[in-house]
Amino acid sequence: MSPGSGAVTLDGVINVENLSKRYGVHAAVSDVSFRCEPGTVTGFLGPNGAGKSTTMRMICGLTPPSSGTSTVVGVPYRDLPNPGREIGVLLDASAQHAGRTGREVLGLAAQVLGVPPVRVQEMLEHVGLSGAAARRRVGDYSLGMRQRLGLAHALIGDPRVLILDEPANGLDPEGIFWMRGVLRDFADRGGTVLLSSHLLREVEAVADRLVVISGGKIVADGTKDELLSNAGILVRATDRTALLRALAEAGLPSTTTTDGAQLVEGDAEEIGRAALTAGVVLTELRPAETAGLEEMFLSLTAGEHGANAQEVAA
Ligand SMILES: Nc1ncnc2c1ncn2[C@@H]1O[C@H](COP(=O)(O)OP(=O)(O)OP(=O)(O)O)[C@@H](O)[C@H]1O
Repeated sequence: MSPGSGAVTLDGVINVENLSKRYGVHAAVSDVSFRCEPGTVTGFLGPNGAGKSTTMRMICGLTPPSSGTSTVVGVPYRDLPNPGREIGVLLDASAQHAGRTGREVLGLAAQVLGVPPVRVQEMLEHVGLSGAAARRRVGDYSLGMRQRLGLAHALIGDPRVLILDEPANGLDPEGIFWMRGVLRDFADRGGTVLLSSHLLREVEAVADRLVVISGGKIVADGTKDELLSNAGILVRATDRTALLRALAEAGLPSTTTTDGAQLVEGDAEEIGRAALTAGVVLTELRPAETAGLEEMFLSLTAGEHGANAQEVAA
């Protein structure tokens, strides 16, 4: 039974162990390990070229790894007799046959997977493509409509696990909000979701757990709360120069955020005392939260992908 059937199962784990992929001398993915549990949404975050798609393609048996293993629902993807009934995959929304209508694409998938034809109309309605949209050729769809169709295609087999590569690409803000709701609901009914994005804001509202990849390597992995607890304290003062001096004198390391606040390693009381001692007037003193996550991603994904890393937090 799957989330779509209303019952909760606990065996929909995605397990990735030491996956690596080399293209010639180029290491696209290096020693990547993580685990996704039923009932959770895992956001797989990283700038363009970080290795997200390659990792997901390896999990789905489309790219052979140079080393390492991955299993979904306990077995390698390629060993599943009818994978679409266990795992819904959306890796490339443009991969659907451009000459077929949305309804035909789903009709064919229903036949291949052996699910009742009634699922086609259900899925079209679920993703907002019923009516005239279902009769249009996929070649005439916008990218957002293709993503919706791709999600319907991933869901039609009533799977326990969803693996989605950049599913929000091409969706408008309302579409992104809608997709979050679909994924949250899927996970809340016991499903496992792994979705990638290069934009923190796209996934942070829906993900329970974040796995951050940069330059082919995992640079952070934890729940949002775990990652936030390392995110520091955000501080502003009327006199920034005096604040910097006070922090330095108190031995509290800090960095300047993109909007001019100081992100400080230390607790709020220590920082408040340092400011009081130096006679600095604070205008803000709070856990960094989202701002801290953004700064953390920027610093974690900087370096060889520095230019692209800016996009992660955009
Ligand atoms: N078939 C291939 N042959 C050679 N290099 C490849 C191949 N596929 C991917 N790469 C390289 O591997 C690295 C990781 O690419 P990948 O597509 O996995 O990144 P990504 O995080 O999904 O980024 P994007 O969001 O831009 O797709 C990149 O440097 C890319 O150029």
